Amino acid sequence: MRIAVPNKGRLHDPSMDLLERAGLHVENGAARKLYAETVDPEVTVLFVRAADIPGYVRDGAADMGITGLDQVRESGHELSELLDLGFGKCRLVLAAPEDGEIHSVSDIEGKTVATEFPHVTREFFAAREVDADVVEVTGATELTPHVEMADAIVDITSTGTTLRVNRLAVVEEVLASSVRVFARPDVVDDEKVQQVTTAFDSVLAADGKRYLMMNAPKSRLDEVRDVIPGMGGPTVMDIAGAEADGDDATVAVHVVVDERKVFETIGNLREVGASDILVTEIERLVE
Ligand SMILES: Nc1ncnc2c1ncn2[C@@H]1O[C@H](COP(=O)(O)OP(=O)(O)OP(=O)(O)O)[C@@H](O)[C@H]1O
Ligand SMILES: O=P(O)(O)OC[C@H]1O[C@H](OP(=O)(O)OP(=O)(O)O)[C@H](O)[C@@H]1O
Ligand SMILES: [Mg+2]
Repeated sequence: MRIAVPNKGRLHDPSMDLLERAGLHVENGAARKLYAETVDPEVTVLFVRAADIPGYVRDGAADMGITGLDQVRESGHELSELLDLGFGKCRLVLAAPEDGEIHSVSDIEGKTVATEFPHVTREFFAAREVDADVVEVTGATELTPHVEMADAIVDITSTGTTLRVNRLAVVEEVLASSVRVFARPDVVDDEKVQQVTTAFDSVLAADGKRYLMMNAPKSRLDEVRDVIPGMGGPTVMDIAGAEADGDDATVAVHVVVDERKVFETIGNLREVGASDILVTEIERLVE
């Protein structure tokens, strides 16, 4: 099974991090290498430009891919989305000079739009029944309205800084994007594809969660349960060697808690008699 991963740019590091956390350690993935083996002899990683990944998957050079939804849509290929990884969040927007005459999509009629995303852009205007002249550029799109190459652009924005410094304003959002894991429809049910998807999913599920372990008086277990937020009930275990019943009986309680709730929960747990509270990170959570 081959999985195509961005070879450089902002999506490379978080993608490698995901593979690592999912237990798919990449071996000898030195810089400039085009492919690498992983600890799973059946899984190979291909390093490909973000924009080329959907094509590699469609053509069978790879079975799965990790790249932005913008790139998947731009490719026009019918691919199956397996997971939204939640990073690489950005918006593809129609933008025009702040002080110009373009304020709505219909103002684009008969005008020229420069973009690195001609396919998505043409589809957008076709759906809105606006006739625009779409010209493809390969970078510095934000410059084109200032050098009379275009009247407006369709480009990526996240913080908005690039648009602002180039005195461009958003007219309308074309697509909200984030990084997705996808596969060719005919391999979606393959065991290895499923296994890797589950491993990625377990990393997402563990994100922002902490594992709490503590000792608690058996007699106050209901109160302990009451102060533990979310994620189903805690696991309660008798402690070997400790008194199993009676007023002094102590049990071990384990529970998964949202990291934002940990501080408050620890305070509450101590009030209901919990002690020896241990907080640890969770690498993966297979549900
Ligand atoms: N400013 C941004 N904030 C968040 N995500 C972004 C941003 N710019 C791009 N992305 C996402 O990252 C993907 C890859 O963009 P990146 O800039 O890393 O590579 P690239 O410029 O397309 O690569 P190359 O240098 O190979 O042409 C985009 O398709 C998009 O999904
Ligand atoms: O809203 P902002 O936070 O300013 O981000 C938007 C910019 O980020 C991307 O460029 P990138 O930095 O990837 O440069 P590139 O043109 O080399 O791809 C994108 O093409 C925009 O120009
Ligand atoms: Mg870029």
